[in-house]
Amino acid sequence: MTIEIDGSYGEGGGQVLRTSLSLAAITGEPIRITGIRAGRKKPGLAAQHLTAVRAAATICHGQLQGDALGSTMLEFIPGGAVQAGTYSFDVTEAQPGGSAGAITLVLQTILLPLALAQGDSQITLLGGTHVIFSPTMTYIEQVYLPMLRRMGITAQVKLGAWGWYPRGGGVVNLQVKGGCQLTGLRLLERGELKRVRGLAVATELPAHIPQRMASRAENLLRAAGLRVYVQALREKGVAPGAGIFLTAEYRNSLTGFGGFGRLRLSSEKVAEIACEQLLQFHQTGAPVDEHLADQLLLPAVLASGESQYKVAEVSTHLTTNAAVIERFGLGKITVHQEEKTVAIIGNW
Ligand SMILES: Nc1ncnc2c1ncn2[C@@H]1O[C@H](COP(=O)(O)OP(=O)(O)OP(=O)(O)O)[C@@H](O)[C@H]1O
Repeated sequence: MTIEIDGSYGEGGGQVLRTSLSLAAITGEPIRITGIRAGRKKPGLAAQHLTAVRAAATICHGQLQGDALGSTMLEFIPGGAVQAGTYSFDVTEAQPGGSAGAITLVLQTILLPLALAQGDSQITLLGGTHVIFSPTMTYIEQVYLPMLRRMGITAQVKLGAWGWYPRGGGVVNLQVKGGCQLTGLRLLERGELKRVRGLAVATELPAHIPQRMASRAENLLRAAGLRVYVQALREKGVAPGAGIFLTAEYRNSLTGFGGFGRLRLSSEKVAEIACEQLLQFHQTGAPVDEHLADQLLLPAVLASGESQYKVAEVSTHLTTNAAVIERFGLGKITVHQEEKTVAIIGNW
């Protein structure tokens, strides 16, 4: 029986779609989503979403209806078990002329289906690698994948080229080990901060930009008593772009924040934006940042054993994702708003 998903629910953003795609591919259940991204200024499928749709269908030989840019309705009938293999997905195929659609979000859509499939996979992803309002590839590499490794997922990413808004042009190679056995995660205490490591990067821009971002971030974080080292990097790229990406390593957990360069924003200000977010998180004492909080739900519900974690903030992304996952009847997710904890018991 087709599972009906209301894309306008809660956040009403792309995540409702991506979570539904992953779970349909994993369970083999057909889905029908209406009101896709109804909560956004420009509703319907954008390049990143359409690429995720096609990627999910490709790995399980699924059938699609409504897979077009701007579409607010999608039907997806998985064609059988997910097939490990060699794949390539490019957001510019969804949007001719180029797009900085976040390939990290395409990656998150297919990662679990491929990790649970039999056999290993190699995937090339082309598009935006460091795009605001989505996990950056640095976050995927230094935060998301290491946290998932603790739950039994083995995957690596290699950044081949940086892809910024608006041109994209980034390249990432992803390797996923199949046949994983997922185990639950218990993360209520983060432990002391070991260090903050950062990457200040610019493509096709002068070397003083990453250097200024790096030294501003180091000064600010050291003044706050944190142990920090930021590497300044100048890289080649298809277009100019700059940003700083900070990863905080606590004894029991990881988190990451970024700042993006843009015209008329000083390098120092970009660094300050990233540092402010990190210091704000540091003060909460929580082990799991607001973003990882919603991203951990999917592996947790598919794991054997209970998961429980404490989050810095209960976002609507978290509660929306919990509701979407529960539509598939895969387990029970309880979000305690006051204690800021999440408990997940899967039955898959
Ligand atoms: N700075 C960040 N670091 C890590 N993850 C992030 C960050 N910003 C956003 N995310 C994650 O990116 C995802 C964004 O989901 P969202 O539903 O907003 O969809 P979208 O497809 O990006 O686009 P739209 O919001 O336009 O529909 C969420 O999982 C969120 O936690």
